[in-house]
Amino acid sequence: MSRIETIMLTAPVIPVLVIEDVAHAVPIAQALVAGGLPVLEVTLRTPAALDAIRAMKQVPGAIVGAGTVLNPAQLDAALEAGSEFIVSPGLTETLGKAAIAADVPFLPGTVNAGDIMRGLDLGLNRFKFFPAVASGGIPTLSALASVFGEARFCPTGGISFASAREWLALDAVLCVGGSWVVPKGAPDVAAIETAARAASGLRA
Ligand SMILES: O=C(O)C(=O)C[C@H](O)[C@H](O)COP(=O)(O)O
Repeated sequence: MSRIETIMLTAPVIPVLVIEDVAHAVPIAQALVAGGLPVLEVTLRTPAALDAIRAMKQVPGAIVGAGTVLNPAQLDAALEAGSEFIVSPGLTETLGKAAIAADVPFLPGTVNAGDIMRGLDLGLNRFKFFPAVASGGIPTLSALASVFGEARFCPTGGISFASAREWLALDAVLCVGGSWVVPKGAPDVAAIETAARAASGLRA
């Protein structure tokens, strides 16, 4: 099993995190790990993101990756901060080659057959499907999966606790991503742990 597949199968949900204040990083990571969601995607969309990755890596059990990685410069910054995996919203050949050269588990975004074919050409077959709901949802992913039998996906974008189970029931889906587990703002750690515990039971 590839390292990215191992990460995708660690928990049914990868929480997509937008950390505004690095002081929130450790309490959020601790609450998610305690609730059974140890795989954490910290989006590089805030100035605090790289320091948040560094801080969260100190939390026992946390597997911390960077999301919204758009280019090799951001890849380098994410790796320098200690990211254990990399997620991108789309797949460029430039970023794909850089991630492969860095030998880091990589989950690039795809949304259509051309994206997936570009990934397969690079030797990749584990993908994010983004934006999942806006791109046609389960019917679209099912149609793509029927053509690309070796590809497996982490649908992300528009997925909720209520809809996650339906996605996870697809053979081509190893996990889903979503921001619902951790609302923006100052963390309510008890609520995050409760939401994580519910999400961690979704694959059953
Ligand atoms: O930044 C990225 O790379 C993304 O993944 C975009 C969104 O943050 C996720 O798609 C989460 O979407 P929601 O769960 O619908 O909020």
